[in-house]
Amino acid sequence: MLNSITLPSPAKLNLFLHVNGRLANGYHELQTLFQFIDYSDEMSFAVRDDGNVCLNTPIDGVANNDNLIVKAARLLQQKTGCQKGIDIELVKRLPMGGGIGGGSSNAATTLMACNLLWALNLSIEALAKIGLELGADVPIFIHGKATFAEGVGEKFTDMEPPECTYLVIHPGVHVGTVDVFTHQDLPRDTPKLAPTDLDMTKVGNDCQQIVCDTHPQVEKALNWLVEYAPSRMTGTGSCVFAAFDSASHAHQALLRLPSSMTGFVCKGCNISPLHQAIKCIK
Ligand SMILES: C[C@](O)(CO)[C@H](O)COP(=O)(O)OP(=O)(O)OC[C@H]1O[C@@H](n2ccc(N)nc2=O)[C@H](O)[C@@H]1O
Ligand SMILES: Nc1ncnc2c1ncn2[C@@H]1O[C@H](COP(=O)(O)OP(=O)(O)OP(=O)(O)O)[C@@H](O)[C@H]1O
Repeated sequence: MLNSITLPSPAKLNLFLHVNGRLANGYHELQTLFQFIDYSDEMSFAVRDDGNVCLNTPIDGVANNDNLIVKAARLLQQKTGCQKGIDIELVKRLPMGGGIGGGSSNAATTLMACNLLWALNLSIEALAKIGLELGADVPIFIHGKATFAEGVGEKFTDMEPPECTYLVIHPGVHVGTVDVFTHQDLPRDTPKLAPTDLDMTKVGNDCQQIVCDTHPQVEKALNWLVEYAPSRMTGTGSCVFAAFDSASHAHQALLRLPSSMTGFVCKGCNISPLHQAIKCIK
């Protein structure tokens, strides 16, 4: 019986992001193409018999009770009546508030790990449904395949975009997702596409302009990156990315990055590194 496990908690990119409308509950209908990247937090889990959920590596500025990791484990206990607990250690590498989904990914990795260690045998679909209660981006990390997502981000049509080498830049600012979605100037009427009609040369990120207007550092990062390759923001920012023809060209560009920004080179993955790791265990 498996008692402990260490797993990656990868980031995602929104290769495009359209806002199609606003629902009565204030959430937005979106269309987006999600791809995972091989740049991850690392999470270790060990079963406890006393029922407690213990995150032993707190994140500065995030109370453990508000941490999506603790919330995910407790929600799973509540949904299943499971009496077991869990010790969790987190090595944080993903920039927070960067639009690469770190918190959502941590929640998804926690749900997947506890499902295994507590021998709950919930399906991916059941875990994704529980995950949606924690955030719109959690289901995709449980789904684990690059996908064209619709609805609030939970209806999936899987796709296989090229697994490019990306340079991802964090412009050094945090962008609040709520601030973007409540901004009066956010365009909310992009016509819906059929997934089969997706043409990557004709799509963009509907949140990008208002984030550039409110956070000039994001615009600066986009303008720096576009000297090398077409650049785009992921999610509601603040990270921006561009595809490079080789890892060495991406690393050469990274060496010239202005000191106000940080960045990393990674590769797109159409199967999440989390799912690749779990497959190796099973
Ligand atoms: C923009 C994306 O990153 C694209 O991948 C996600 O849709 C955001 O997902 P997330 O961070 O998991 O978002 P949540 O934690 O569920 O929601 C944060 C806030 O964003 C807004 N929100 C989020 C998702 C959505 N489809 N419509 C929204 O209007 C809501 O104001 C919500 O209160
Ligand atoms: N485990 C966690 N990791 C990171 N942030 C967390 C976590 N738990 C709660 N949070 C809160 O969530 C906020 C957003 O963090 P996150 O890194 O998920 O942003 P993001 O990449 O912009 O997310 P998204 O793309 O889903 O909007 C943080 O500022 C923090 O307050």
